[in-house]
Amino acid sequence: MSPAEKSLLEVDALTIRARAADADAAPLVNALSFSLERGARLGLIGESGSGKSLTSLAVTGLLPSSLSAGGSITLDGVQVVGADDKTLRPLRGPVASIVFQEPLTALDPLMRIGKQLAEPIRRHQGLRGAALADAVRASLAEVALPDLDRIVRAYPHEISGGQRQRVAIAIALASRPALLIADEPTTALDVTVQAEVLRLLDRLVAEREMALLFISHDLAVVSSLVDEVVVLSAGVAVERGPVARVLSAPQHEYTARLVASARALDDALELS
Ligand SMILES: Nc1ncnc2c1ncn2[C@@H]1O[C@H](COP(=O)(O)OP(=O)(O)OP(=O)(O)O)[C@@H](O)[C@H]1O
Repeated sequence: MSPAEKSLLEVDALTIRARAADADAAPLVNALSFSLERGARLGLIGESGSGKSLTSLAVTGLLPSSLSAGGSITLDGVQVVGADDKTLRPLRGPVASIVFQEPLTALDPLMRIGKQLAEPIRRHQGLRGAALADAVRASLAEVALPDLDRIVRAYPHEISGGQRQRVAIAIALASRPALLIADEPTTALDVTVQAEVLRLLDRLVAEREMALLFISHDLAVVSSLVDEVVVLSAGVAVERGPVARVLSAPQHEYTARLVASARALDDALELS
């Protein structure tokens, strides 16, 4: 099969261990397999510590050196597990981009927003001068940021958390990725801002026909954005399937608990 016919992302028996751990300790991620076609949307859900973030880091070859990965991950047909930086660099950005939970991790506190966005646009789209300045403003407008004159000149601490996450999304999209990995992208935001950022992500993913790997502990959030889910518990995929089926008729006791606690939270919010 040629790379063009392969899945965009293919994770096969991914196992992640701490290098310093005892040989008999359970892996942090254990024999995880899933795949994502171009334009498809998959949610990876589970409680804190279930291995979601490690999986998203492994997909882009960003695992810390204290951890080791086994199994196979291919992105656009290229093997990521064990790959060197030279192999990974062309994949990061044009093939897969990540939006993290905390936008400040993606932003340089000492650089104006316009300049931070100009850098990836110049690198990936080859624009210069006035065309680059126009593209910076267009990409800020695309993530629905108001008052562009101010935002372009602002430093990250001079804009709100929701605005910072919109800028981080614009930076992630500057390379025109085929796959967007969103790792708890709204968890650090308050509830009304969360809903706006989720709607924005939903629109952008649809307009650009991107694939989406959406990572969250929050079932309500996941269900509004993805078609299929994989449920992770202690590093093991315990359930997978169409999101509506998993929510309405969970097969595994862990999934049932996640669904029940999401419902209890919903009820509590309605009463408050
Ligand atoms: N560098 C590391 N060395 C050793 N163990 C680690 C390291 N990073 C993460 N872990 C452990 O791996 C497990 C999975 O972590 P991971 O960050 O993937 O969880 P998560 O599901 O994303 O949770 P959260 O939503 O809280 O981020 C956790 O038990 C965590 O303590």
